[in-house]
Amino acid sequence: MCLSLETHPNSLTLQQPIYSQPKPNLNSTQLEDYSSCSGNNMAGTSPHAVLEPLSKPVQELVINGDELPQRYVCKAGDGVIGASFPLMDVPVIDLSLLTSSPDVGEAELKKLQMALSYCGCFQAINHGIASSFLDEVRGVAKQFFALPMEEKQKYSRTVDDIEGYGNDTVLSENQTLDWTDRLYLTTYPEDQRKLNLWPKNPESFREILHEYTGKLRMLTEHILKAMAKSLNLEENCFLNQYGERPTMTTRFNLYPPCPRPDLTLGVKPHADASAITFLLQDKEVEGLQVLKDDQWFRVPIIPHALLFNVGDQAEIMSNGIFKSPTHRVVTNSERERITLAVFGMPESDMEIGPVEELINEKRPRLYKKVKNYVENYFFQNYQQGKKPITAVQI
Ligand SMILES: O=C(O)CCC(=O)C(=O)O
Ligand SMILES: [Fe+2]
Repeated sequence: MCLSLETHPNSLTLQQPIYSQPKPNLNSTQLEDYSSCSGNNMAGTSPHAVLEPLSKPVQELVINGDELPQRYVCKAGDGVIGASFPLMDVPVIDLSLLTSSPDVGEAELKKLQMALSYCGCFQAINHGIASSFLDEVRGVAKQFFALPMEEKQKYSRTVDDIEGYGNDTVLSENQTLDWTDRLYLTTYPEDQRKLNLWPKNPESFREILHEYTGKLRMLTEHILKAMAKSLNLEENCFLNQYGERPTMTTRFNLYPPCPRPDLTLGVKPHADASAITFLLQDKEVEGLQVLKDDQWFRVPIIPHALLFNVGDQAEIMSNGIFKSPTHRVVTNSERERITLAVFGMPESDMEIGPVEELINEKRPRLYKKVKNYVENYFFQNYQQGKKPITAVQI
């Protein structure tokens, strides 16, 4: 949307959103209830035609020692919250093997295919990004969030945009907010970068983000080809749907210690709107959980691995063979957690859909062809409390 607001976001008069609150869908197991999720905790989305107030950074609530505001208390439909769920045996894939000798390569491709069909994610090792560089990436994220609030607020998002520093987009009075502060930036195509929102402090921030996401672009190509090969498809069949100017967005997530981790979520249950997501987890503090067969599992930390997950758009392209996992983030009362999620997806004008070779009598077409999934399907359905991908199911 094209509202231009010169005023500092925090000085705007709060306006009531124009959305009516979606009715909670309390049937089923309630674990995948997206009804209180409305916010911007979804990959690559931009709420348009919405003017919404901004809420205080969570970090500020912590510094002021405020009691947990009601807006952060999850509703019954969000399922049991806690950190005592079993660990998931997330498959570990050695990316260097995917293109190695036929035998080894075949075995690793099979593992990849099983991982993405079973839980929709894997821990990527031997990805070619030096551990010391990953530490630098974590370092700039930590330094940014440690800056004084006035400095961070130079990069604040405006009420009409999800890019920049801030937290949940507030869309309705009853919305449960996520216990997280974020810095969300478009990184590709390069000419769509809003450099005014890219921190100058720490000094190396911009260069490191540019370099890191450049490396992930190369990995994207490598993995999308392997995903195709793992299904015996021509290696470019997913890449061809990406177009010339694919989008890559980056979200730095800070989860400050939370006074009531039993009542609050860092990010409520969602699946990513992207095609693929790379998550650089905190090296020491766990928090991510994945839903599998109606049960939450903790995702283990492998310090120098990248956690890769399928997003809705790759589930669509693979005709539902690869699963876009529902996941959430829990908080803890002791330590802050910082992660970096990078979302990759096709150019928004490209029509995407299930690869024809994956449609047959045994496996009929599951999804429609769609353009700009994020803007046309994901956001509005998420807001209405629906699981977005079901809107493009046939
Ligand atoms: O911080 C995490 O562990 C996951 C964040 C996430 O799911 C997201 O940003 O979409
Ligand atoms: Fe996510």
